[in-house]
Amino acid sequence: MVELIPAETPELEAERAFLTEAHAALARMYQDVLHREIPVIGGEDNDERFTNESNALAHKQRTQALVDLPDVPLFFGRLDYEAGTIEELDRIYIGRRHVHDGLGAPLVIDWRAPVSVPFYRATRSDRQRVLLRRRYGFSDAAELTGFEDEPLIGTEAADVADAFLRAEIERPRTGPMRDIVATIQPEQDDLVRAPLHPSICVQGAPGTGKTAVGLHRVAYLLYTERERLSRGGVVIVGPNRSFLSYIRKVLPALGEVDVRQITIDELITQPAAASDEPETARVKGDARMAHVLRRALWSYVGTPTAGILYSKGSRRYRVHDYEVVDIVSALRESTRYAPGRNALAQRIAHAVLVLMERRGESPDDRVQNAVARSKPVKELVDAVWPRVVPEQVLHRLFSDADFLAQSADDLTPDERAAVLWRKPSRSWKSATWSAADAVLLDELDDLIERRAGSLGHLVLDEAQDLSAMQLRALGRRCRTGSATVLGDVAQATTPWAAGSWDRVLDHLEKTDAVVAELDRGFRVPAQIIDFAAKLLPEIAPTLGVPSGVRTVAEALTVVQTDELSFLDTLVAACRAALTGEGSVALIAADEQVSGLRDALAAAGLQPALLGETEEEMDTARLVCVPATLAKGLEFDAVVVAEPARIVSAEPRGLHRLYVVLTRAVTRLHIVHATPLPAALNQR
Ligand SMILES: Nc1ncnc2c1ncn2[C@@H]1O[C@H](COP(=O)(O)OP(=O)(O)OP(=O)(O)O)[C@@H](O)[C@H]1O
Repeated sequence: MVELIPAETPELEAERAFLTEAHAALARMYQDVLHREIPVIGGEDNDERFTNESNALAHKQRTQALVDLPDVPLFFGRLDYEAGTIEELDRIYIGRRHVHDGLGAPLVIDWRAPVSVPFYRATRSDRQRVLLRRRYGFSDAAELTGFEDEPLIGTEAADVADAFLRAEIERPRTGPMRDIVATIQPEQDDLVRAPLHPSICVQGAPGTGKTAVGLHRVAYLLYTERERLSRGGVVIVGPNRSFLSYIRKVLPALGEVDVRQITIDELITQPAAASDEPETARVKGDARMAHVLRRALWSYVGTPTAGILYSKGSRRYRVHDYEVVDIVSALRESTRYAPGRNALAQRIAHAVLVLMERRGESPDDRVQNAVARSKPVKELVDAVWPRVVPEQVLHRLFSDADFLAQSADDLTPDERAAVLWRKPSRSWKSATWSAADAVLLDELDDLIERRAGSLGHLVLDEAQDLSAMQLRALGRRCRTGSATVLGDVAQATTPWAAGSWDRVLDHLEKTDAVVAELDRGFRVPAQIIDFAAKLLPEIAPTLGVPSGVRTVAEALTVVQTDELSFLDTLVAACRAALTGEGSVALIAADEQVSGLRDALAAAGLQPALLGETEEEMDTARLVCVPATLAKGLEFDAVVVAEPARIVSAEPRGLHRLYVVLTRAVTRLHIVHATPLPAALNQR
């Protein structure tokens, strides 16, 4: 731990007094906003109602953002600048939000403001006019307990930054993820403060801070681009509810209370009723399905074999079949499906109008609309270009082998067999859809009618797991917005994973994205990273080996036991882990985990099972985690049961094991009766 200036020096007292003053000022700001009248404009038309609602919402958000959270310190650092660097301020306190004294003078400056940047960037060789950097220590109840100074001039070099970072990482975990705003590292800061456009994509080994970077970047972008982003909004997409629950408090602690955090299934689909075999889901998620769907949909458009005869009074106007053929083929090239139907009716009507004009009539637009809506035109359009809904097309594709074969010539026969339903429902109306189907329906929906993609910014965490079709669906939702794509290809556990960042960005239609790499592992001690990295030659041979920034004494223990004493050894490992501070997880193959939870409970350990409710990680000290839910989470100590069973449970089991082995902040204890996977035995 860093040795902070001990309590009760006059200087610490002065800092405490300043903190009290800042709290009082924030309380005044809150009261001011709370009691500020919200302007209401009279009238009940849509515009007026919309303006009133927006004003009320903005007021609510502003008030919420000023709530003084009891466990979040108001500032965490201080910069002493050379005199005259910033107008009338030689010293600034840096915190999670701006606090002023009511008369215009800042007391605490938001970490996102440009003047705060040197807190993260200034070094002795590039001081940026900073004389001294001060970092504060707080108790869990946000009481100021001490501070540490880092002078940037003079001969006395104090390398306190690393010690401070280490102390922050090793502060025992209780409850959900916390922010890292006091210790963001320069390579992370680069990404956090990268402009809104172009998109960025971060490949990073476990525990390099990708999730933290993504969340802080959202807070930063909302600070610098609030107006632009307020229109389309910001969405964070995470792999599952447990993960989202784990990260849910970071943005509110940074003063941002209005960001949607959601799983991909919630964003794109309704809850899925059916499930797919891994191979079926892989094929359904493959990029080639986009082509299959396009062909299937457009095969509904037929070749006209007859023209129309339009009658008005005693007159007849004939549009020949070959003219309709030309119109249809021109439209096929240039529109989406649904507007194409309307355009076909209008173009045929236009051809009738031309005939009318040739006969000396002078029809106007109303006549054209009437012709487009007339019975012969409607009948022809319905026959040649029928109305379809996504479910109808997909139902036919998965239940009619000939139709599938016609549409899917670039899938292999085995792949086609994998997606064909064995027992199709009678009609598309009674079909039950899987999560992968829902993504295909989404694509079809967009092929039929362009869907607006208005999101301002999209953060995709664990993006290595998304299928091509999911990425396309996400990309559509932020066609003009930008994205922060975060992930680690070595942690790709889904059979449908897109494979490389180039491909991910291509499917997302963000090929302009800047790809960056984070390789300093903050979470996992070096000994554990080195052990887990033995899997890399098999699971991600092109990736470099990450480096851990810390070593921790006795970080890794591997115990082999026999079947008989397996449970006792496991219970003993959990019991030992619980003697340390902070959170403890037992991670095991999904099928094994609830049995192990019962064994731990029988031994009196009071474990919770992750996934039963959303808040196990907030309250229980010992959580049993199914291997498939471990992604993105971390615990002070982790006990892993039977790695070989985790590997054999799924096609990409080695990738899953890599995820599981990299969850511990201080200690990893492996207990196994079955031999370890061969790769882990390599020297
Ligand atoms: N600059 C930092 N200061 C303090 N703690 C940090 C810093 N960077 C990362 N950490 C800590 O390291 C841990 C890992 O961070 P995070 O979960 O963001 O990593 P990740 O790259 O998303 O990992 P994974 O790929 O395993 O999901 C977190 O506890 C985070 O708070």
